[in-house]
Amino acid sequence: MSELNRIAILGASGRMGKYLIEATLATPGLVLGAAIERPGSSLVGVDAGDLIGAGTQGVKIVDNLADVVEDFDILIDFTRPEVTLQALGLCVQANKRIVIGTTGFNAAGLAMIDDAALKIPVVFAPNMSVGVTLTLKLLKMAADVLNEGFDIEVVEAHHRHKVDAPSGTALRMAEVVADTLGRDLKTCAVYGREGNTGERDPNTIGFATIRAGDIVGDHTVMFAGVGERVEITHKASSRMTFAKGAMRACTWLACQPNGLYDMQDVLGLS
Ligand SMILES: NC(=O)C1=CN([C@@H]2O[C@H](COP(=O)(O)OP(=O)(O)OC[C@H]3O[C@@H](n4cnc5c(N)ncnc54)[C@H](O)[C@@H]3O)[C@@H](O)[C@H]2O)C=CC1
Ligand SMILES: O=C(O)C1=N[C@H](C(=O)O)C[C@H](O)C1
Repeated sequence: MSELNRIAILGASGRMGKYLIEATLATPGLVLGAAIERPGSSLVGVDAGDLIGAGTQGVKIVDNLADVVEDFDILIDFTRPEVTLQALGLCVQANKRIVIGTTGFNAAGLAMIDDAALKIPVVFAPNMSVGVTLTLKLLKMAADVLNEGFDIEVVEAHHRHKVDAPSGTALRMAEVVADTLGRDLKTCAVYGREGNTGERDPNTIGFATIRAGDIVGDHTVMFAGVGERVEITHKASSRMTFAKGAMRACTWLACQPNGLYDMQDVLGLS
């Protein structure tokens, strides 16, 4: 077992943050070292264990990552891109490892993550579930076979609080399909349709986004031909699924050299 087992959770009281605290406490070999929330949060000063009803753990939520930099080896980040990028700078400075689950980065943000991974080990995945990681493999297989005469559409549904669209997972699924077909997602993506759109361009990959209620996260990639249709669907019904994936990522990352990794690497599917 690696000695690099102290975990810090950025965004500790968020929808994911609370599951990440629970999963860290429940994972053999991992220790909760720190919990961080945004400045101004009413939960700063509250014990992370008390926050989730797991009993006092002696880890108070703080509002500044720099204050707890000596207390962790691996940072788990499920926040917002601007928060992630600031934390990433600190991880590079302090030589800490990071698992990034946050989605919604622009090209500049993605380049910063690439750059940081030259200096520290980074796992970056828009979806940490085993099911979605497998689904990416299935999509490659489907696109290899259904490579002509099939229209590709990605449909995703999430809860009403989600702030980015399409989801990071939907984008990654479409990237896998586009790469397999030799297309560039930047030029072939169609993000929603309205009005007199004309007939569908067969070279496009379409996206449809639903935001409603408390949907944890549903993704379907449709390969629609004439006379038949293949749909590959993943539905998450608990955020603990993602949190457990993040734990596997931490345990795996503790033993890796500098580099950028995803969940396929973590699960040995790459
Ligand atoms: N990769 C994956 O498997 C998954 C990724 N996500 C992504 O994770 C991100 C977070 O999702 P949710 O937990 O639903 O959002 P959320 O809004 O519930 O949680 C974000 C938390 O970050 C906190 N925060 C904001 N600024 C901060 C700062 N400066 N320092 C520390 N904490 C700060 C917020 O107060 C909030 O508690 C999203 O980008 C989402 O798409 C969500 C689920 C699974
Ligand atoms: O915001 C969420 O909730 C989720 N976000 C991720 C994404 O954008 O793909 C993963 C998951 O679907 C839940």
